[in-house]
This record gives sequence, structure tokens and C-alpha cells, in this order.
Amino acid sequence: MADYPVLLQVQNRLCVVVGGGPVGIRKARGLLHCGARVRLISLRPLPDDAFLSGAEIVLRDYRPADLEGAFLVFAATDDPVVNAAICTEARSRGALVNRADAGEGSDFTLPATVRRGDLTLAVSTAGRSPALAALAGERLSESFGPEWATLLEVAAALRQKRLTLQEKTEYNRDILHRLLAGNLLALIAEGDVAPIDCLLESLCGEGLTLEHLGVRLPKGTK
Ligand SMILES: C[C@@]1(CC(=O)O)c2cc3[nH]c(cc4nc(cc5[nH]c(cc(n2)[C@H]1CCC(=O)O)[C@@](C)(CC(=O)O)[C@@H]5CCC(=O)O)C(CC(=O)O)=C4CCC(=O)O)c(CCC(=O)O)c3CC(=O)O
Ligand SMILES: NC(=O)C1=CN([C@@H]2O[C@H](COP(=O)(O)OP(=O)(O)OC[C@H]3O[C@@H](n4cnc5c(N)ncnc54)[C@H](O)[C@@H]3O)[C@@H](O)[C@H]2O)C=CC1
Repeated sequence: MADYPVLLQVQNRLCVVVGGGPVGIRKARGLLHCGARVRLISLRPLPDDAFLSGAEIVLRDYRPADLEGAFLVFAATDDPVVNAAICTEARSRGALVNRADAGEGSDFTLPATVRRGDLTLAVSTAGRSPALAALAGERLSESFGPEWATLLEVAAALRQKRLTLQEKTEYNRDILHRLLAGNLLALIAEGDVAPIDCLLESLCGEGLTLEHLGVRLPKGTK
């Protein structure tokens, strides 16, 4: 059966990772990045460069009570018996569980992820080849440069304006097509405000400049 893709809001919710190897650390970092409260249980101490500031680190054998109050659970030890026990316990507590050593045993899997500001691109292979997911993510990363983050800011600001004016939502797709045909992405990458304002005003109406939309070009561009 096909997997159902969702994006979860984990801010301030407790997520428990069991296992402090490279895999557990990667999952914990991804969770911290999204504002989750992270509890990481590990038998062995973490390496010095784990950089998990803000996480609660518990260095001992996993106990079922470690999962108390968890929204998400990650079974990421190198012991399949322990991982299986974590999955059973998590489900009995009503938490969703990810099993690092077996895609089939998981309630959810993690995709390879590329972020450009609030634009998120995620690749899954339904657990069949994580290395292929990573490779496809690298390709996406090359195709979607940092200018996409600014494009999203422009699109979101225009959308906000038009919704305020109660116009039809088809407008959003149409105007984006026309802005892209006008080379907006390349103009953002070049970092010059004037030609971007010129394009915006010609397609969206007089006065609709970057400044009016509240969008700043990132530092590093002109
Ligand atoms: C099911 C899933 C469960 C989950 O963890 O969510 C899972 C399971 C397993 N991974 C294994 C191996 C590897 N995983 C990676 C890398 C990543 N694995 C990720 C996700 C997932 N891995 C989920 C499915 C995703 C999908 O649908 O495609 C990524 C995308 C996201 C992330 O983890 O954040 C991240 C790339 C991030 C990036 O670089 O962008 C690498 C490569 C590397 O490390 O460089 C290897 C070694 C090469 C290889 O084996 O392919 C093994 C065998 C372990 C063993 O042999 O013991 C299992 C267990 C099994 O398959 O049974
Ligand atoms: N999903 C994925 O992306 C990947 C999954 N894997 C799988 O994930 C597993 C973990 O991978 P690594 O992090 O590389 O392994 P690792 O061997 O480096 O780390 C395992 C961690 O689990 C801890 N641990 C073991 N038993 C424990 C217990 N009873 N209580 C608390 N902590 C315990 C150890 O202290 C260690 O920190 C591997 O066995 C492998 O099968 C491997 C590569 C990628």
C-alpha cells in the first residue's frame, strides 16, 4: 500500500530517540531543527561533535518508561530485539514510531529533505532504497538554489495581498507562471532590486515592489 505523506508540526512536543549512533543523532538533529523537545537515550556516550544542544540526553539502557508522553518515537539502536520492544511499547502508548533498522516495522519513515526557507522538498522510496532518496535529494538541491526561498517569500506576500483583496485564487498560479517566464528566479539570484521591482510592477500592478511586499533579498546578493 502507498505511504501517505504528511508534514508534522513537532514544536514543543516530546520526541524520544533511542540510540545515540550516527542514525539516532541525525534524527535528533532534524527534530531539534523543527523545535521539538528531544529526549535521547543511549547506552554509550555521544561523540563530542554530536551538537544536540537543548536535548535531554540520558546515558543508560532503554526503559519502557522513557517513552512516557512521547508524540513520536525513534527506535535507532543497533539491537533489533530492543528496537522491536520499543516499537511495541510506543504503539501501546499511542505514539507513532520510526524503526531505523527496518522500514516495514515503522508507522512512518523519514524522507531525504531539501529546505529553501519555508520551501520543503522531500524524497521517499517507500523504504526501498534510502541511498536513492539521498541521491535524488542531491539532484533537487542542485536544481533548487537559494533563490527559491526568496521566490516563496514573494509568492506568499502576493498571495496575502490578493486574498486580502478577495480575488480568485487561480490568480496565484497564473501570476507565478508569468513571473517565472519573466526570469524572476535569475533576477533574484543576481540580487539587483531594480529589475525585480520593474518586473513585479509590470505584472502585478504599480507600487507592488519588493519593499511594498516586505521582502528583502538575502545578504550576499548585491
Ligand atoms: C525506512 C527508513 C526508515 C527511517 O530511518 O526513516 C530507512 C531505513 C534504512 N536505512 C538504511 C541505510 C541507509 N540509510 C541512509 C540514509 C538515509 N536514510 C533515510 C531514511 C530511511 N532509512 C527510511 C526510508 C527512506 C526512503 O523511503 O527512501 C534518509 C533518506 C532520511 C533520514 O534518515 O533522515 C537518509 C538520507 C538523508 C540524506 O542524505 O539526505 C544511508 C546512506 C547514508 O547514511 O549516507 C544508508 C546506507 C546505504 C543503504 O543501505 O542504502 C537501512 C539499512 C541499515 C543496515 O544495513 O543495517 C535501513 C533499514 C532497512 O532498510 O531495513
Ligand atoms: N534509517 C537509517 O537511516 C539507517 C539505519 N541504520 C540502522 O540503524 C541502526 C543504528 O545505526 P547507527 O546509529 O549507525 O548504529 P550505532 O551502532 O553507531 O549506534 C547504536 C546506538 O544504540 C545504542 N544502544 C544500543 N542498545 C541500546 C539500549 N538497549 N538502550 C539504549 N541505547 C542503546 C548504542 O549506545 C549506540 O549509541 C543500525 O543497526 C542500522 O541497522 C543504518 C544506517 C542508516
